[in-house]
Amino acid sequence: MVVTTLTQHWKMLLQRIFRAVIMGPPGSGKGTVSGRIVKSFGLMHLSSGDLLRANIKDKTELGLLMKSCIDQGQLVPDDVISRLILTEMRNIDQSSWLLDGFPRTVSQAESLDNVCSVNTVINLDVPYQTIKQRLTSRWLHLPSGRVYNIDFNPPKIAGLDDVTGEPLIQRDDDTPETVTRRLKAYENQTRPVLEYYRSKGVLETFSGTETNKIWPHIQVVGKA
Ligand SMILES: Nc1nc2c(ncn2[C@@H]2O[C@H](COP(=O)(O)OP(=O)(O)O)[C@@H](O)[C@H]2O)c(=O)[nH]1
Ligand SMILES: Nc1ncnc2c1ncn2[C@@H]1O[C@H](COP(=O)(O)OP(=O)(O)O)[C@@H](O)[C@H]1O
Repeated sequence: MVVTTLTQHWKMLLQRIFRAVIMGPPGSGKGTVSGRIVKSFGLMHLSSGDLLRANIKDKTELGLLMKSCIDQGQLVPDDVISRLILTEMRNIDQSSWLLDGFPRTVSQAESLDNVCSVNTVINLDVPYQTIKQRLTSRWLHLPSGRVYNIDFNPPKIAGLDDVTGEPLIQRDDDTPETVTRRLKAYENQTRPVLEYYRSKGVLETFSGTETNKIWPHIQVVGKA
C-alpha cells in the first residue's frame, strides 16, 4: 500500500524531466539498483562503465587507450569520460535519466553542472568488506550491462544471460588486487563528490549491506 503510493509519487515526478545520479563504491550495487529503477520508473540508464567496456569490446581508439587504465583500477582522465558521457547525454536530453558511475571526481561533477542540474543523487553506502566478497563472484552480460552474482542473483543457467542466453563474463578489473586499488581511487577522488552534492542539498544516502533491504528506501526518494 505504502509502496504503491510512493510509486505514484515517482511517476508524477517523472512526468517532468527528472535527472538522477547513482553513486557508491565499486560493488555497492549501483548497476543492480539502476536496473530496478529503470524497470520500475522508466528512466533511461547511462552507465560510464558500460560505455567504456563497449568501447573496449569494439576496439575503438578510445577503448584501446583506456583499457590499461581501467585494468589497473585507476580512473580514466576527466576530459575523456566527460566528453563521452556528455555526448551520449545529448541523445537523451528530452528524457528522464539516471547516470551510473559518473561523475566520479569533483571536476566531472562541475562539467555536468555546466550542462544541467541534477535533481537527486542516490548514494549507496556499503561497507568495503561486503564489497570485496561480492566482486569476485560478479558475472556480467557485456552487451546489456546486466549483472549477476553466484550467491545473490545467479543466472538461471550457469554462465548464461537469462534474457538472451548469451555467455556471461567476469571483468578483468574484478580481481582482489585491482578492487583494492579501485576502492582507494574511490576514497581519494570520488568521496569528495559526495560533499559537493551534499552542499547542494541533493544527496540521499542509503546505508546497508543488502540491496534488497536498501531498495524499498530508495523508492521513497521521489517523495522528498
Ligand atoms: N551478496 C550480495 N550481492 C549483491 C547484492 N547486491 C548486489 N550484489 C551483487 O554484487 C555485485 C556488484 O553489484 P553491482 O550492481 O554490479 O555494483 P556496482 O559496481 O556498484 O555497479 C554484483 O555481482 C551483484 O549481483 C546483495 O545485496 N548481496
Ligand atoms: N566517471 C568515471 N571517471 C573515471 N573513470 C571511470 C568513470 N566511470 C568508469 N570509469 C572507469 O571504468 C571502471 C569501471 O567502472 P564501473 O563499471 O562504473 O565500476 P563499478 O561498477 O565497479 O563501480 C572504473 O574503475 C574506471 O577505471
